[in-house]
Amino acid sequence: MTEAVQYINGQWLAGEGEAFVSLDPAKNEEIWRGAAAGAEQVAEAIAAAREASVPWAERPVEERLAIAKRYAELLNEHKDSLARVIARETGKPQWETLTEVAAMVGKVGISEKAYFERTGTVENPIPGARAFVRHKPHGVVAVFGPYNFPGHLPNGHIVPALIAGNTVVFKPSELTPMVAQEMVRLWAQAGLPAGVLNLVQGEVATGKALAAHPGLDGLFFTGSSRTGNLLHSQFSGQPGKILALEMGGNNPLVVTRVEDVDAAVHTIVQSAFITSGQRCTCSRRLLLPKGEAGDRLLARLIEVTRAIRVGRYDADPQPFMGSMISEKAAKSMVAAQAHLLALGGESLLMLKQLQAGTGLVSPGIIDVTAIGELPDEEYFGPLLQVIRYTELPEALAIANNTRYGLSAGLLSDSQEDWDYFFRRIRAGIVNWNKPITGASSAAPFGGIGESGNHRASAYYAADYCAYPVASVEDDRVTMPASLSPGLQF
Ligand SMILES: NC(=O)C1=CN([C@@H]2O[C@H](COP(=O)(O)OP(=O)(O)OC[C@H]3O[C@@H](n4cnc5c(N)ncnc54)[C@H](O)[C@@H]3O)[C@@H](O)[C@H]2O)C=CC1
Ligand SMILES: O=C(O)CCC(=O)N[C@@H](CCC(=O)O)C(=O)O
Repeated sequence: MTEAVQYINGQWLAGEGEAFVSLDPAKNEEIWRGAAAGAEQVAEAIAAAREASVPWAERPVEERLAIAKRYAELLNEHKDSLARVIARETGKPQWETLTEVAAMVGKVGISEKAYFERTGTVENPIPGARAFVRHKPHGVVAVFGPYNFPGHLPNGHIVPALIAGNTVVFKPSELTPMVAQEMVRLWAQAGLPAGVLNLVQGEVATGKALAAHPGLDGLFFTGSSRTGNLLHSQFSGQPGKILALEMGGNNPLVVTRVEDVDAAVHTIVQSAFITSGQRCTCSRRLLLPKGEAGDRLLARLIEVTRAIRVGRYDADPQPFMGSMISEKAAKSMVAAQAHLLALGGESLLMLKQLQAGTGLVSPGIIDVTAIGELPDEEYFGPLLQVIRYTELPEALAIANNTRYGLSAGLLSDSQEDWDYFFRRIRAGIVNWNKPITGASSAAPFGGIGESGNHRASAYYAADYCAYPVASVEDDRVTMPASLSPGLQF
């Protein structure tokens, strides 16, 4: 195994750990093969990041920004090829992966603005001195990425971390190593000095070696609540290290009174089935009023969902839903549906694996109103659970009955309902008559409960990439106008 898939101290190196492969989940083909970074290589990456840390932090921010902007230009120049790599490795349709690359490009300008606005320098005049608030980078940080946005989401940590002057060791999802490699190649091409960004590829063992290394000053994670919780336990008792966790959700979408049924159905479909349901913001639970209006909307939702085109990422015409990340993920959704049916759910549209060996599945809708103890689980795929309710307060109680709190939405023509909903709902992203997916990078992005640890990302990522330093300064040391009692000069 000689493939140079690790990037440590400016060198592409072969891994020294276990071999692993990446599959095209829509075609069931191996598209990448490499060996994981061993624990020693992880340590070398951290040592390289440490070595590069002070020179990088001491460069003027304008120089760091110039490299980030060159990286954004390169992303733009390579947008078609990068979008194709993301599509091949994740199964997401190409129309969608092009939007992922566009978000990666946009991240640089947004992070520049956030850096100066949220962590810039402020001078406050005070009598006989000057008071400053400035910000400094933490040092060496690890970035962990998920598979569903293998470019955009780690990029959302890496870009602000580097602009703020941190150095980074990046551990991508083992399901998307090729995307990570392409990203890091573009950073290197943009002129990033050796050691500033290091890539350690591998499965869980590599992640564990990185997260457990005492040389880290911080860890920025986007992924499942299960892993995030493990990291949280692992970091307990280490208050000096910054930990930013972006995790899953069991996101509710509540419908009250809507005139335009098709518009509501479109918003539900965009919320529940985009990216084959593999967004942390996707709606998992749809709360519909009992009665004729709810029945009508549900019937139309089933009709439209049944007609959703599912297919390969490169199909022409393009599908709305591509493959899930793997056959394993597809089968886990079939199993989740079977579990909910066994608990008393009623299938309204069966989620089905469409082709053996692939992650291609059709979207499913299941009425779970009759289930007494509905599992509070994030089923990370295109399965929408419908719950019928009578009054809005009941819907709010159901919506908030989750350990998570990432995104939530209301579809309603009533301002009064929205005011009530906004006051009561507990989530970090709360939308009205808009999809609950597709959050803006120009806003904070994070959730409460088990969805995060109050370190919102996107626009607020600047906050966890630097710490504030308060200073009171004068050019010379001088005697005060009056002395404290008991002092004599
Ligand atoms: N809140 C947010 O911003 C987002 C959250 N997600 C969540 O991510 C999940 C899907 O992504 P996955 O890749 O399956 O997440 P995951 O938690 O399985 O993996 C994320 C990363 O952690 C690493 N890892 C796994 N176990 C580890 C361990 N014990 N120690 C150290 N590292 C470990 C993986 O190798 C990978 O690099 C969903 O639950 C989704 O809701 C996804 C996107 C956005
Ligand atoms: O991080 C940002 O720049 C904004 C957050 C974002 O892009 N969210 C996306 C994807 C998150 C996910 O569900 O995996 C979204 O809200 O659709």
